[in-house]
Amino acid sequence: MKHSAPRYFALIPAAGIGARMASGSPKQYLPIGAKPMLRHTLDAFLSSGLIAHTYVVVSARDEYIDAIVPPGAATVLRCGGASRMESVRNALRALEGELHEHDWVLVHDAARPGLNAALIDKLIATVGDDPVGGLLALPVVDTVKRSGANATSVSTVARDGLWLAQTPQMFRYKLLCDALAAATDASVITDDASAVEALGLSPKLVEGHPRNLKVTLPADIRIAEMYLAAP
Ligand SMILES: Nc1ccn([C@@H]2O[C@H](COP(=O)(O)OP(=O)(O)OP(=O)(O)O)[C@@H](O)[C@H]2O)c(=O)n1
Ligand SMILES: C[C@](O)(CO)[C@H](O)COP(=O)(O)O
Repeated sequence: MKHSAPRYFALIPAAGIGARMASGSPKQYLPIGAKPMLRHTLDAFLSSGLIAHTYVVVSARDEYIDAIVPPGAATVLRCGGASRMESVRNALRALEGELHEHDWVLVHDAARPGLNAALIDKLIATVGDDPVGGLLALPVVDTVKRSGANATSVSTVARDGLWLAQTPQMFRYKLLCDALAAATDASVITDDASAVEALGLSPKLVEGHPRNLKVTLPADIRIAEMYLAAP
């Protein structure tokens, strides 16, 4: 049976409040160099020749997004939820009928503006037609401690086989819908891959890059600026 060419769609959860950033506006709209953080993230997908279309999930009351997304560059879904998991799940439901079950969905944090077309293309090429999917991640290079009371180190966690998950995390539309539909606890399902793992499946780990850090704390802004200033 002739298989049609795979289609790849980006889904950017951008409905958070950035509490840990403690800034006056949601962190995804803070400037990183000359552009707002979310615009850097969006531009990464627009610069990849492999992405058919990009969707951005924001809260229903978002008052910033319309000034960020150029007309026609992406589709804004005003269905953000109380957690990242719910925002992604709401968006997937909103796309029912628009995406086919075998379409690939690359879910990527708005808060990771250092993504570039090379990393997107590497993830897509490495995952290929894997029956599950995959995600960018970084192998742990530091010694990992388990803390006890009063910020003391009570043990060292063996780091071999430990990776720090990044995004995009890419799965076929139906699998991702089914995984998130089965997910119950947003405090446990903090990324899309964990919902897929809960089905007993093992997504591919594809080495990402430190430039693809999640901008979470105030000090992360400068780091992101340094990566985004370099060609
Ligand atoms: N209800 C939520 C919470 C988070 N996100 C998005 O998920 C990504 C990763 O989440 P995180 O870095 O935790 O962002 P915030 O939740 O905004 O940060 P904080 O936890 O500090 O409030 C971000 O792009 C964020 O906008 C979302 O779409 N909907
Ligand atoms: C999805 C993620 O970026 C993978 O590391 C991470 O789980 C997001 O966590 P957050 O607490 O929503 O920032």
